[in-house]
Amino acid sequence: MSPKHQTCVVAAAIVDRLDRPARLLAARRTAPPALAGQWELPGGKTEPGEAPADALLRELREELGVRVRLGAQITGPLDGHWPLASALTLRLWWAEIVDGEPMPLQDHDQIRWLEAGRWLDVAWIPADRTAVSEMVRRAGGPCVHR
Ligand SMILES: Nc1nc2c([nH]c(=O)n2[C@H]2C[C@H](O)[C@@H](COP(=O)(O)OP(=O)(O)OP(=O)(O)O)O2)c(=O)[nH]1
Repeated sequence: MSPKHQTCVVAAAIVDRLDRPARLLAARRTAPPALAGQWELPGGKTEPGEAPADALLRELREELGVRVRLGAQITGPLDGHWPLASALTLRLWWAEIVDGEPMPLQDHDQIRWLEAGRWLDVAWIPADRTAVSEMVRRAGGPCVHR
């Protein structure tokens, strides 16, 4: 692996509409045991030489069977990234599905659309709960758009 390559975790806040998000897609992990049963924003790790946005499009195709359009990045406190429990960090983008119906094909056993005002209603992985709380706060309160 080139010394320049750094694995990064990329994930998407998939919403019904980028211009007026109301519903947010959460996915329940099946592995590893420490994270199984907890909910996350779908995504995965970049591969060597792969651009982060390309990795995210690939992961969403593989895991959920959808093609998405990426919106703005949702910046976190570490140079724009969000801290994870591991040594890795997470980069997060808004996204909207442009093709396909999301299904838990790989790595997840359930997906759920969270309605406006209920984005914190699942047992998120702690790092994701922090990010989703901040998304709600930036959107101006618990309701987002109804
Ligand atoms: N995909 C994703 N991973 C997250 C989130 N929050 C969080 O802590 N993680 C952690 C869980 C995993 O330890 C790591 C991502 O690994 P992954 O298992 O999804 O990656 P991957 O699909 O590329 O699979 P692999 O190469 O590890 O087999 O980051 C999140 O919102 N989305």
